[in-house]
Amino acid sequence: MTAPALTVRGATRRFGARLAVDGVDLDLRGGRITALLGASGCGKSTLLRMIAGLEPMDGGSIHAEGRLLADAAHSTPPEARGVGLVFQDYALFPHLNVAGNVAFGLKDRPRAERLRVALEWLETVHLADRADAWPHMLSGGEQQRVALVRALARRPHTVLLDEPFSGLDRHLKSEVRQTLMGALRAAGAAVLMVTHDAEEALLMADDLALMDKGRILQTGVPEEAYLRPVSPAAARLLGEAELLAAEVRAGMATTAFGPMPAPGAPDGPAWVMIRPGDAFVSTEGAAATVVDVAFGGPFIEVKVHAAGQTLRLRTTGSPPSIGEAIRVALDADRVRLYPRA
Ligand SMILES: Nc1ncnc2c1ncn2[C@@H]1O[C@H](COP(=O)(O)OP(=O)(O)OP(=O)(O)O)[C@@H](O)[C@H]1O
Repeated sequence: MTAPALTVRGATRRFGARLAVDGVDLDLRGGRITALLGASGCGKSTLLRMIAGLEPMDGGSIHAEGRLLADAAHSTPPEARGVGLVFQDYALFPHLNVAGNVAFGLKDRPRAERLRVALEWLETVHLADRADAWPHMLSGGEQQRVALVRALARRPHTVLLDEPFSGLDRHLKSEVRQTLMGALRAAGAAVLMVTHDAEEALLMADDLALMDKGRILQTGVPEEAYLRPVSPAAARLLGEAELLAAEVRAGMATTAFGPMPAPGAPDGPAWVMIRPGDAFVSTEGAAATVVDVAFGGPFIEVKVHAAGQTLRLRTTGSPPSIGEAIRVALDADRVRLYPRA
């Protein structure tokens, strides 16, 4: 793998007694999109702002391309970091037209060249024909695309995106996402995208960093993080996850919904983490009672009860009735086991 374009080591930021960012390590690589995923208030924006140079560091360091950008004693000004930042609200200059916005960061070049380069960048996001428009004449998705190429035109080694799609409706989101990803990959910069949307992170990212209470819980490719979360907290960040109490003995975990293999797990209390698709109705399964049924569009969500525990599972076809006795099995290849204190 290529050397990181930007490295964060031990990044720490305190607000009074509160540790908003608590010893974070992160590597960002050129041409790869890293999604920083975490719940509201976990410290994502503060970390992003530290990398951008908008927030001081209380501890740790940030290096890019072999040079120190910041530590507790030193801070390179934001404009000298080679880091581009795209805000949630696009923040286009209202007094400049679209081409002027993109050309803004190219001040060191002759005027004609600035315009030519701006048009080339606008082409990459299919907006060259709107070069003369004013920002207020554009849709949210178009403004977001202009904001991105304005950042990319300066050829940053790293681009930071703060919730880039949160202002867009669902239909626009996937369209803008495709265009933006194409432009980002073509630019070859390292990208860090902050989001609290698990689906967006899974769909867009080459690498994921899961953040909780100021710390990075796990980094890795999306599939690995989704299928093998390091903890229940990491599992929950990536989608619905239920915990069932279990007892492990001699490599078998016993749950209210039947036994499952637990090779190598120590004897004692454990949690079994189950995603909605990992439990299913099966004639071979454990006896359970249906306590709730909900229509979910492509699936039916069924809540079942057994030995004092409840579990949600998904099924298709005709829905069972409340009170009905059914049998439920767990997909042993997909469920995960964690120690229970
Ligand atoms: N300038 C500040 N002064 C005091 N506390 C702050 C400041 N900025 C952030 N915090 C606190 O630090 C913590 C982390 O905030 P941050 O904005 O980084 O979280 P976040 O994960 O980006 O949340 P969101 O997704 O809601 O934007 C929060 O508890 C927040 O209240």
